[in-house]
Amino acid sequence: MAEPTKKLKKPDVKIVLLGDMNVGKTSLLHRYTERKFKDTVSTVGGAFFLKQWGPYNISIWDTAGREQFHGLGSMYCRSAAAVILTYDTTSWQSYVELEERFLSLTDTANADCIFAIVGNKADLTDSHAQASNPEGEEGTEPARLSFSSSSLQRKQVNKEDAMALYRRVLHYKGLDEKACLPAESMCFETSAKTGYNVDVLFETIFDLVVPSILKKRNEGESSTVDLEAPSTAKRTKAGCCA
Ligand SMILES: Nc1nc2c(ncn2[C@@H]2O[C@H](COP(=O)(O)OP(=O)(O)OP(=O)(O)O)[C@@H](O)[C@H]2O)c(=O)[nH]1
Ligand SMILES: [Mg+2]
Repeated sequence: MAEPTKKLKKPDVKIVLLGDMNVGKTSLLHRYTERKFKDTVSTVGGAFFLKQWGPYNISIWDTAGREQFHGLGSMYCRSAAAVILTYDTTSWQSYVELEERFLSLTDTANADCIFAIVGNKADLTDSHAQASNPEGEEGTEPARLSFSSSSLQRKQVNKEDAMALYRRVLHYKGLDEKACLPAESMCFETSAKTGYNVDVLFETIFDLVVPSILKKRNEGESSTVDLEAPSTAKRTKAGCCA
């Protein structure tokens, strides 16, 4: 006999990748979801990936960095629980653009939206990132990466710059730095090419948005219709008033 149809899973929460064209947003998402670095074409509009994280469904939105799609950005950010502001560590301009062009798009995000600042392409500037070999990767063992120090490029944006931007983002949002997640833990340098720090980035954010999901559920705003959701959800973090 046929099993009862399981209803479609609905995202519990939304995470958005923002940043200039060519910084590697799509590549980061590919690396995380497909464990690969593969050719990309510049994103048109936006696309999302649904990630199951424990009993929760998280949508990760990849947006287009190209100026012509700029108008769509605030739509993608609507009700976002986390925004990943991405720059290219070899491009100062991509860092500047985050504040000049992308930050205002986050006005439509949740009031308690979490921000991460991500400097991608660390493999181009950092020998450690070049040699990184994420677990379970096929075809990316260090021997095949065959980089030499001569392939390193000048790093244009340092972690300190990223941390300074993080503080300015909090200021822009009218948030008290002391009450927010610290800059050191919310600024990441990554390489979609080698996988360096990519899992850490996404999974840190997944853990951080769980309270936002639980809060939403407690407020009864929306509940998923996922028939598979186990009853052992991490409710301990919710501080719910059972
Ligand atoms: N060396 C290196 N190259 C990267 C890395 N990430 C992305 N790239 C390259 O950078 C280029 C742009 O990558 P995408 O992922 O398409 O960039 P994007 O931010 O999605 O760009 P838009 O969709 O136009 O906004 C591609 O040629 C990638 O192969 C990385 O970590 N290291
Ligand atoms: Mg893209």
